[in-house]
Amino acid sequence: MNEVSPHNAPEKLTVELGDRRYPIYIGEGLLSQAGNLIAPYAPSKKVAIITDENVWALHGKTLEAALSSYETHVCVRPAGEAQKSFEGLEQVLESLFKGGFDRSDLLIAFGGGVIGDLAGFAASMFKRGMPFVQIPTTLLAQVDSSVGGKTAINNRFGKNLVGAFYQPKAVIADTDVLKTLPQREIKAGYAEVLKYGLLGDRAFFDWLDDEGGEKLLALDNAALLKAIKQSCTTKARIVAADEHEKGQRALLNLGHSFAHALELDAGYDGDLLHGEAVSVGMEMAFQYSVQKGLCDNDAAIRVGRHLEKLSMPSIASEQTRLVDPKRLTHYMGQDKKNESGLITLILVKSIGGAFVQKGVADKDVENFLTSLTASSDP
Ligand SMILES: NC(=O)c1ccc[n+]([C@@H]2O[C@H](COP(=O)([O-])OP(=O)(O)OC[C@H]3O[C@@H](n4cnc5c(N)ncnc54)[C@H](O)[C@@H]3O)[C@@H](O)[C@H]2O)c1
Ligand SMILES: O=C(O)C(=O)C[C@@H](O)[C@H](O)[C@H](O)COP(=O)(O)O
Ligand SMILES: [Zn+2]
Repeated sequence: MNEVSPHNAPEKLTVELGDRRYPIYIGEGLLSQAGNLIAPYAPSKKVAIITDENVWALHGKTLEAALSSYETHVCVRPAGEAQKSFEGLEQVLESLFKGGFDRSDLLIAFGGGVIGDLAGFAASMFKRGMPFVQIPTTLLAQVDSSVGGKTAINNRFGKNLVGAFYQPKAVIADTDVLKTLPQREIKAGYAEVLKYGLLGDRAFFDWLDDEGGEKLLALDNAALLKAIKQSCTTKARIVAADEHEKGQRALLNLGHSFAHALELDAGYDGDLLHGEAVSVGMEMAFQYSVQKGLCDNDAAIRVGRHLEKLSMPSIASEQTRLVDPKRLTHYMGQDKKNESGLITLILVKSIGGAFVQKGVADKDVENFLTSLTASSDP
């Protein structure tokens, strides 16, 4: 049995959800301690690991060794957003039936946000629900998707439109596994880190803009730990206060109404990653707020400069995706936050000052998107 060694003791945060409260463990070398960390949630000692081909090839052996005292069944899916589909879901459920699982067994989602959302959704519906643990392996998943219990697949109407709120029993974030991430994926994850600064934490943004952003993109250990802890602390607080997004949880959607429309438009084939779309979407939220007189232009300029300095996707770099404002606006009409046929947007008063704006007319959004296109220049 692997012991949790004292010099390697993980940081522990808690998502305070009463009798469904759960820990988030963050630290180096945690994958090899997974056997001990999941033990309270796997009394039957039978575990289903849902993962993707890249993660399994790079880190599967470490997890298998850590779980040597368990009976493990592995379901390896192709990598990529296309797995968040009815077909991907059916394949995961099939693997659970074939493995003879029941509700006393544990499912482990071992991968990025795609695997977390897909496997979490499968766990929520398998025999009406089996327990699951998140072992996130991307920066995006460690700072955001593994926490909070949003699980979903996409369909032709849009992102995450079929899903459930279903909380994991624990989250185990091993920062060592991030060392194998391609730079493009690190940047995609960085967008969600930046989101926490922009939505409610000016000091965190200042740190990111000053030195934290560059250090994170270089996977500096101390910066990584700080950013994951800070992001998860904010997310855990918001989720504990508003698990089902009746109010303040919607702030975690900053930039996402625009982002999800861009993703649907691009197709879920890897052309535009979720985090890349969020990067552009957050800049749009700032610019929209400026156009409506809600936010000072200096704030939007500062956000734009930050994205440019780190070579992050931006309105300027993604101009070719903005050529059809009417279609993008139509896609935004399906967003889950909308009410009574009107769009809900997360807007900003300042850096760190996001708020929920309901009742936005389609035409306002379309006019705004039109104003961003190169063809609207005088
Ligand atoms: N549920 C939520 O709250 C929430 C929050 C944010 C995003 N999301 C969802 O998360 C998804 C995006 O997640 P993602 O960015 O992690 O993408 P992903 O899961 O597709 O992973 C990105 C890529 O990195 C590879 N990979 C994963 N871990 C690796 C590692 N350690 N080393 C090398 N390669 C590795 C994967 O195989 C994949 O090719 C989107 O579907 C988005 O909608 C959900
Ligand atoms: O956890 C949340 O709440 C979020 O909004 C986090 C987002 O980063 C994430 O992309 C989420 O999946 C989007 O939620 P959705 O409800 O707009 O599908
Ligand atoms: Zn997101």
